[in-house]
Amino acid sequence: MEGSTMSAATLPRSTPTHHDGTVHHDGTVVSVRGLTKRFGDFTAVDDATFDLRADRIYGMLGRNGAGKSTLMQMLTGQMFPTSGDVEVFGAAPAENRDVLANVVFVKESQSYPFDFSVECVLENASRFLQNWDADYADELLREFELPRKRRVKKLSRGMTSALGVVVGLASRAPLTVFDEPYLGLDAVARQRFYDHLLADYAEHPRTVVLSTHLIDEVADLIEHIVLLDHGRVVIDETTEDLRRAAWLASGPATAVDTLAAGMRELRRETLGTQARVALQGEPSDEERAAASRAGVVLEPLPLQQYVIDLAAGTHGPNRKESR
Ligand SMILES: Nc1ncnc2c1ncn2[C@@H]1O[C@H](COP(=O)(O)OP(=O)(O)OP(=O)(O)O)[C@@H](O)[C@H]1O
Repeated sequence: MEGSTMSAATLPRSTPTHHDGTVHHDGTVVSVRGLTKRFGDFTAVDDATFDLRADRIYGMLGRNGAGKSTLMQMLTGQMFPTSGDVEVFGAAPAENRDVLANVVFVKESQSYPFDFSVECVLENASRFLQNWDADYADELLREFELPRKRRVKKLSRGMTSALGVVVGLASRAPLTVFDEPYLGLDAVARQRFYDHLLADYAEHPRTVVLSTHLIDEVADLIEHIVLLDHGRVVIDETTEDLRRAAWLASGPATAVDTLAAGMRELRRETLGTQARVALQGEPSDEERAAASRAGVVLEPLPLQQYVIDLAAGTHGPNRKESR
């Protein structure tokens, strides 16, 4: 499975999941309306409104301090909003056992009771999470080379991250939220996590939210992006649409300028008569053809760069409005 080229976009889509027991929904798993969280006079999440649909992998992206963790804590019932509404499977998640039995939230700084062994952590999780798969948890322990009997306090940082990943995956929770739990993992273990996530998601579709700074690393995994900037939702779009929304144009500056005239310029580098410009917007076929004849090379802006340029553009000097 390692090195798999499968991506979320190619996976089969199930119909909205109807789980046994209490959780039923019409395809909208999370509904957030005007959600706001203030700490004193500081607004960490500012009037957020969006939906998360069943059986999709979402990327929750944003710079440090953008409000991702705060938002995810409200989604998973760990924090009360100051104002606005959040519904998970049609109900407020906080202190709602039925909802929370179908939600797993794994974070980077996850702390487990120090005296618990690895297997004790898994046993505990299995008691709270309705769809827990013990066989899959065992398989994942072997895969991530986690010693069952070792106490949590004796685990390395990477092993602690791996334990979070095992809990998150084996829970098969209809709403699975990972708040950068894989930061402690090395590149090989991260790839293992991505591969497992995709393979298991194909067999057991669920709604997954991944928060990460490693955007290009997960770009093929995530189907939809919610981008936060200073607590506000600035992008809520499918990855496919986003890929068509931003371009890097390189070539003779005058020809690049002609193409850029109708688009929003995010960033510019010039060298003599040559320019390389990051642009937001969708050029028409005629504009593309004319640019190409004039020697302009047009390529999609990598997602990570787009997000960086957008965040800089929201607050930086180089802002130009357009279509
Ligand atoms: N309990 C709190 N009291 C006061 N301020 C807080 C509290 N929790 C979060 N904040 C502030 O809210 C803002 C958003 O924090 P949050 O942890 O949600 O950001 P983030 O996007 O997850 O950041 P990172 O990627 O660095 O983890 C930050 O400015 C943070 O300092």
